[in-house]
Formats: sequence, structure tokens, C-alpha cells
Amino acid sequence: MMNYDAARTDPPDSPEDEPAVRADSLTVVRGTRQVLRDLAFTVPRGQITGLLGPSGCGKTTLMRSIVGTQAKVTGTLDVLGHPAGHPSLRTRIGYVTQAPSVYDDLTVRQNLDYFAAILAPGRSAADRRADAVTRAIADVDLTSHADALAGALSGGQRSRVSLAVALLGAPELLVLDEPTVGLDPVLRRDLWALFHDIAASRGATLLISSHVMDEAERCHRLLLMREGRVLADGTPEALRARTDSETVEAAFLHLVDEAAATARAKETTR
Ligand SMILES: Nc1ncnc2c1ncn2[C@@H]1O[C@H](COP(=O)(O)OP(=O)(O)OP(=O)(O)O)[C@@H](O)[C@H]1O
Repeated sequence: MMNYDAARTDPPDSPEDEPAVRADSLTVVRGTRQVLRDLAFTVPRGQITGLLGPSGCGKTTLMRSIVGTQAKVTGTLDVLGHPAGHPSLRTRIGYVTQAPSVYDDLTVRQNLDYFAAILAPGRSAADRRADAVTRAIADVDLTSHADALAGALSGGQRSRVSLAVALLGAPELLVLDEPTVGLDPVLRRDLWALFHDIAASRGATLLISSHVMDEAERCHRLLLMREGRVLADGTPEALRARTDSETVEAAFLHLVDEAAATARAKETTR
């Protein structure tokens, strides 16, 4: 990470009201293109923030930057009181990518056992590991499939195994890249209920991306993105009110038109 300077003294633990993520003048280059441009936003703690925008607008790039796996990041990006990518954040953040990262030739429980052993190795932690694995499998509603091979599960079930892996370490910040894509409406509803439960019962912060605007209404706050920029940041209610729109989708379209009109006005005054 460009903004992680090993020589920099760690800031003191941030107070609870510090945002989970704070970005300022954040820019990311991929290949030869600037794909995130001068972003400034915060993600509050203990809430679900939805990262919404059309395909290719930069959601995954922003998530990769926050979890510290993205190169060519400049500007300020602080996560849980540290610069993004700081080694101390590794166990405090759970990241679920779009492609489920599970071993198909292991059962659900064996997958979880494997990742639990990396997080808490050694015989002395065996009981704690077994409890954490059982709880994570129950959290994602896969108890009845615990002994099934991951390779024999449906796409949605495999995504839930990935989510269970991310829940193992009880992370303070969960970053979920399109976790509900391709899932049926019942499963989508159940997963959103689980996300709300994780935020409410553990005080965890969730950053969840989606390009399905109807999921916006399920979030406490939204970051609306388009073409590498943040168009708006606020609660769904505030965004609807500000744009005099009935839905977040209508609010988004209003903001896109507004941004285009502002750009045109700037061009003509040059
Ligand atoms: N490895 C790469 N090298 C160069 N450019 C890339 C690379 N990966 C992504 N991009 C570009 O960066 C931009 C943002 O991509 P990103 O994956 O962050 O978008 P996204 O909003 O997550 O899209 P989706 O919803 O389809 O997953 C896109 O224009 C994409 O073409």
C-alpha cells in the first residue's frame, strides 16, 4: 500500500465513535487507468454500509484497497484506526470475494477446521476452534450440510461457506463483495437478516457491495458509486429525500443526471 509507511508510529487505538473507514483524496490506478478518483468518505462503525453502483464502477477495487490487497493506492485510507494494509488489521477484517474461496474436496466442516487452525493454531486452542467452527456453520445455516463436500454444494451454499470462513475470527469489519449475487429471494432475505444480526449482536461493521439497487433499502447507509467516483453518501432515507425520489434507484438516476449537468455546465464556462 502506498499510504502505509512502516516507519510511521501507530496511532493510538481509536475511540469507538471513530469511523471504521476514513478515505480522503483516495485514488487508485489499475493498469494505465485511474479507476478510483479522489474519493472522500467515511464508513461508520457497527452499521451496514452498502456500496452500490453499476458493474465496473470500482466497487471491488475499493474493497481491495480497504482490505489492503490493492496496489497503486494513493491518498489517505485509514481502517479501524490504522493505515489500510497494516499488519495488525489482518485478524480484524473478514473479506469475502466474489469467487467463493473454499476447497471442493473437503467437507464444509473440514474447510472451516482448516481455516480455524490457521487463525488459532495449537492443541490448546482445539476446543475453542471446534466451538467457533460449529457456530460459524450455524450462523450461515449450513449445519445440515456440515459433512457434505463443498464441491457438491450449490453456488449459493458455497458462498455461505466462504462467509462462514470470514466469520470465524469474529472480525470487527466484514467486507463482502456481492454476497447475494445469483441467490434466490428467500436466501437473499435470510442472508440480509444474518448481516443485520451480525451488526446488532456483535457491533461489527459491514461493507457490502451490490449492483442490485433494491438491496440498498436494507442498508443503514449507502455509498453510491459511478465511474470511479462517489456520487453520494448517506442513509437511504436522506438520499431519497434530497433527490425527491421514491426509491434509491430513482435517487441514483437523479444524481447521475445532476452530475452530468454539472459537468456540462463546467465545460461551457471554460
Ligand atoms: N486487473 C485489472 N487491470 C486493469 N484494470 C482493471 C483490472 N481489474 C479491473 N479493472 C478495471 O477497473 C475498473 C473497476 O473494476 P472493479 O472490478 O473494481 O469494478 P466493480 O464495480 O467491482 O465491477 P463488478 O460489479 O462488475 O464486479 C473497471 O473499469 C475494470 O475494467
